Amino acid sequence: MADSPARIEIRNVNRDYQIKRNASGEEQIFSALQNVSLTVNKGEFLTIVGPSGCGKSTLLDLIAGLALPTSGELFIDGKKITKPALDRGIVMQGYALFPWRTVRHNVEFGLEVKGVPKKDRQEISDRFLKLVNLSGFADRYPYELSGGMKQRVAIARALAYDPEVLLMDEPFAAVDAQTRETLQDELLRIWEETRKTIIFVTHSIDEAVALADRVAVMSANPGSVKEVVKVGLPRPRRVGDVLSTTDFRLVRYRIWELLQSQEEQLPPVEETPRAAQDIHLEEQISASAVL
Ligand SMILES: Nc1ncnc2c1ncn2[C@@H]1O[C@H](COP(=O)(O)OP(=O)(O)OP(=O)(O)O)[C@@H](O)[C@H]1O
Repeated sequence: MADSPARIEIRNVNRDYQIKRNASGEEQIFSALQNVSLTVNKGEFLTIVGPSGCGKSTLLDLIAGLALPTSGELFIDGKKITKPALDRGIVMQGYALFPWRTVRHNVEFGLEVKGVPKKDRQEISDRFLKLVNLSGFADRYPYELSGGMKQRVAIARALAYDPEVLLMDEPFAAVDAQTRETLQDELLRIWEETRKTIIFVTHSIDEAVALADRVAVMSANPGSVKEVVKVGLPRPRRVGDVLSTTDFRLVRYRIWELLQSQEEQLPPVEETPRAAQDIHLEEQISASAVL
């Protein structure tokens, strides 16, 4: 497996939950994920989109080792995933910073767990705070930061202990549109510098396409991977530069079509100023017709 390009391998995974359905508390089985198979290559940026409840977070939890599949197997570098470990860093929507720790001590948390000596920890946290443009904020506490800054601390913290894989669950959902685009560009720059494998869940088709090498489109009832769409936009990339390109619109339209054919539909145009201004369905359709 050492020479294999696969970093994460998901094989025939099913995940059931026991739920209470009626007043008598009788338990029933709910299938959240059914027969999911997916390979994510080393250094790849994979995004996952799908309707609410299709199992995106459940899949991320399984890769993180926070939950186990009911059947099937998941591997990282050929080793079976059975629990969380420092080879996988997690960045969630709600930042999950420790409020009692300064920015620096948040970033150093995983390094402390790893037993890295204090002097080395400081060097590493300096490096990652610089990477996320927060060098001047090392001694602040989370409550003294904006949402975008907190998210950057969370990214620095996840990267600092050098995981092979970064798992990101709607990390930019809680910030305004402008900050979101800044964070997307920073993440692209960090990814280009570090070449981590990134698995990124989002509700935004624009975000999914702008960031990814490939987009896994999931469907619900039961949760499964419907199709994996290759993006193929040039790298290095800046989000603002790709959103108005024909190639971007074609991939976006393909994903929108895949989601549209599902029961729970997403709106054709996202309510961000740029999307409203740049992405029109007619344009996408005529662009498809041209090729
Ligand atoms: N602990 C649990 N017990 C029972 N059902 C659960 C549990 N966790 C998740 N589910 C169900 O599993 C399905 C998948 O949930 P999950 O959170 O993975 O979806 P999602 O695609 O991430 O949704 P969203 O986009 O809304 O965040 C949902 O129908 C949810 O109700």
